[in-house]
Amino acid sequence: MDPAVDGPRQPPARAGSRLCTRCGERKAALKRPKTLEQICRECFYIVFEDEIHQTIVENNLFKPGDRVAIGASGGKDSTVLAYVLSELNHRHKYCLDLFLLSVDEGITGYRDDSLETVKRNEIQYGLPLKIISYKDLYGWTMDDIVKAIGLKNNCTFCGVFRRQALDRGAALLKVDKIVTGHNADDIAETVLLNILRGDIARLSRCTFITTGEDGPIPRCKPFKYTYEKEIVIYPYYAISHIFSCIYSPNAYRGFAREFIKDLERMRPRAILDIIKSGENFRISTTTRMPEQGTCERCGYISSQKLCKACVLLDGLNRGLPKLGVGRTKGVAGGDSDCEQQAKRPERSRSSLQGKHGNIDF
Ligand SMILES: Nc1ncnc2c1ncn2[C@@H]1O[C@H](COP(=O)(O)OP(=O)(O)OP(=O)(O)O)[C@@H](O)[C@H]1O
Repeated sequence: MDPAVDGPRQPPARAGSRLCTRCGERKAALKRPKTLEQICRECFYIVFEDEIHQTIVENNLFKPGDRVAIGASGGKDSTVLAYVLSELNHRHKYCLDLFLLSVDEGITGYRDDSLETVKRNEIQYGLPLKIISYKDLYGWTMDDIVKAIGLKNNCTFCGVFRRQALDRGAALLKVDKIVTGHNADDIAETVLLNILRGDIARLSRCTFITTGEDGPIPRCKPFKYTYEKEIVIYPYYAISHIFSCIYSPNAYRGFAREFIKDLERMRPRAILDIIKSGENFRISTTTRMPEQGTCERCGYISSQKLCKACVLLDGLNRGLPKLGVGRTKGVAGGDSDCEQQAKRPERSRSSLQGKHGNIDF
């Protein structure tokens, strides 16, 4: 990776002067967040990449010849994913055709900057890039939408539109799969949120490593078991700037995230435990689940006559932007508010802005 991108970052937590517990030869350079092992940098890279390779192999995420679009936001997760996946593809001969797929939501001062990172990655990693914009797809940028609806509910639009935009971009690229940079922390947060909301439909699928096999294009999460803290350490010398969306507020998801971070501090395994709990939930057979159909207007998957994106778009075009915002029972992608997207309020002021994110595939 190119060491000279974007500016300084915090160094990873230092280990003492002990030897690496893996190789027993080099000095330990860091304490691995997931296991608290004291290891050297070389062993950290090896174990980090090997675990992702194991996840890919054990879950049969790909087959030789697959065309795979990497959802590339320019943020740390998807940037590391693009790099690691292209490395593993060469090293282990997955025989994948990889592409970068970016959605330009039209957020001045955020996405325009992060897309510059993706454009650099296109060159650095030699992966073809496709950018698809809300403006072209829907006639609205997020800047326009925020002007119409304000900050409070804008994440609902962004999450619903992005999900569909990724599918549409993937269809243009004729790929077999989309991969995203959702990590173990994201998944644990989503398990908790779905419990807190009583959203059984989402709870039952939010821990799946591959989703949407009944939809247009399956999506998978190779970082399902990868800790965010390790994703941050991994490219220490390579990817330096973390982009934060200027529109996403400090909402409900942020509290789930803080809670998980507190648990992780006391017991690093907590993240994996929450994911495991989510995986082991069994939905009662008497619980009514939404039935999947297609939108009458655009043909996209929907459990209602019109998909959520069409309902939201209708509201915007009719000058009634609040139409369709809020929880609509059974509506596909019907997030009740910004929480599903607004993430990562940290304690420091600089990171109080959350980020986009919709893990509901
Ligand atoms: N604008 C976008 N274009 C393409 N893919 C996206 C976009 N936004 C998000 N994604 C995909 O969804 C994943 C989760 O997005 P989220 O907004 O939660 O950010 P994140 O967890 O901080 O990830 P990242 O650091 O990659 O932005 C990303 O890793 C990426 O794969």
